[in-house]
Amino acid sequence: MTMRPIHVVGGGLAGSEAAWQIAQSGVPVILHEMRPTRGTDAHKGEGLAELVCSNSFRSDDSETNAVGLLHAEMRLAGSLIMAAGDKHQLPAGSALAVDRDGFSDEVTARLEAHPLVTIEREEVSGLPPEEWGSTIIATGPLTAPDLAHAIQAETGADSLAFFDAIAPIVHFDSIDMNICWFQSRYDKVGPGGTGKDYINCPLDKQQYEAFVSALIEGEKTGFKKWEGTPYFDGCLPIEVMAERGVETLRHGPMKPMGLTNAHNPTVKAYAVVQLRQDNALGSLFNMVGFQTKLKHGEQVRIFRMIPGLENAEFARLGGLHRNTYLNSPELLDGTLRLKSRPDLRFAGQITGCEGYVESASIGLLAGRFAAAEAKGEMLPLPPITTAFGALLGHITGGHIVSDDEPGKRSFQPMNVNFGLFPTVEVPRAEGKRLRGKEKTIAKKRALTARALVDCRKWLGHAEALAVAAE
Ligand SMILES: Cc1cc2nc3c(=O)[nH]c(=O)nc-3n(C[C@H](O)[C@H](O)[C@H](O)COP(=O)(O)OP(=O)(O)OC[C@H]3O[C@@H](n4cnc5c(N)ncnc54)[C@H](O)[C@@H]3O)c2cc1C
Repeated sequence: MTMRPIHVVGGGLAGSEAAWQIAQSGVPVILHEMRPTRGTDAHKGEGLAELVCSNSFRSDDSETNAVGLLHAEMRLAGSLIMAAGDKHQLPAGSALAVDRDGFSDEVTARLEAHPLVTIEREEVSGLPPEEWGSTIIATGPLTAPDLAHAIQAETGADSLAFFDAIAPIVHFDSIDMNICWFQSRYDKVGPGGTGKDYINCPLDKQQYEAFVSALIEGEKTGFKKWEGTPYFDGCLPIEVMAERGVETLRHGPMKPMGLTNAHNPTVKAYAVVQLRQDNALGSLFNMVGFQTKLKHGEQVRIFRMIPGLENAEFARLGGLHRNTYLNSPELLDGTLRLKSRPDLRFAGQITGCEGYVESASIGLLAGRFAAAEAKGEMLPLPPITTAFGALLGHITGGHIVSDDEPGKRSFQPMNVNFGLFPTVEVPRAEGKRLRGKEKTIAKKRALTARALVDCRKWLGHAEALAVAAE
């Protein structure tokens, strides 16, 4: 019996990986890539999986780094992107940097040579027709406008964003709760709240003024010419608000009203920074209203001036970019299918992950889910304890939608990071509890060891199904 092909739209990091996983599982695939017929503002060539900016896949340390762990899981799952990256690796210390041309040529050649892969160089300018059957859309942050508008028409105007406005996210266990306290403004409970939903960091007048000066003086990144300047009311970068006058932030995201310092109730804070829970696990908190174009190093330096955040570890730093991405937790089911049209799956950065490796990994999962479905199999979700499962969980459900910023604005793209994983017992050393840096490293090692065991089990399950189907 000949199998119907699965269609993949977009031959970037995610689409190339998805096509490879589908073909490797024995299902034919048609990959539609619009380049060279039509380009994007960032892609320069016609090769598949083109790296549009840096040539780094970031850390390759699978023991103490979350993206390194994702590399390891992808290698276990037979990733094309990782195989081509490893083959074209350049010296870069503990990072995996690649020769971008060799890498893209390798991905293109291996897909072109695969007997189950057909590559069509054409723009898909509307929503893929239902006659195509199972289709994966992996058209990335610069999805061509006609398709983007068709997706928007299907999902609703607020469901597809064209810019991200990202506020930094902090690991809860790095916040000093001897200085900060939990309280919602005016103790308002609100729907689903407790009256203690925010972490508050108090600043006195001197600290506030020094902080505002640092924001104004801090080094910023510019917008690319083709991005425009996407500022809109209610979403100004924190440093742009600071430039409007020293009092602006005190009347905006840093207003101290309705809050009483639990550690010092008789002293009113001059200004307050609020952080709100970002994931269901309660391990990550985002800095409310702190979207920013400050350079990453500057963000760490300046935001650690905030009392209680002196030792803050950031799961994600802030930014504003041109980026097409869905409100995935609302729109997609657990296996990345559009709830309103389950024949369509999404993969890559358009789902709300961030980065080359993360995008490729979501392509890998979408490809495996689609191939299993085509063969009449049920592929279980990767465990939340794995990097695959943690990232998928963020996209399809882990994020908490807040009432004051509902919908797409509260769901923002994310790199893989340890805050997305369920907590793990930190092993003792010679019967003693570890502290400080030693404890942090031991915890990371325990998380990654657990992840790799669970990932192997999950892949074993996937392989067992494939054998049973033969
Ligand atoms: C300017 C810029 C710089 C970046 N720098 C970095 C960085 O340094 N490091 C990092 O990790 N991440 C970076 N990113 C994020 C990076 O783009 C993504 O992480 C990654 O490339 C996304 O993978 P993807 O497969 O989702 O999309 P892409 O890799 O962009 O692939 C999408 C593909 O779909 C094609 N396509 C689009 N619309 C259509 C259509 N209608 N029909 C057919 N084909 C279509 C495109 O031509 C493209 O080949 C950057 C993003 C941008 C925009």
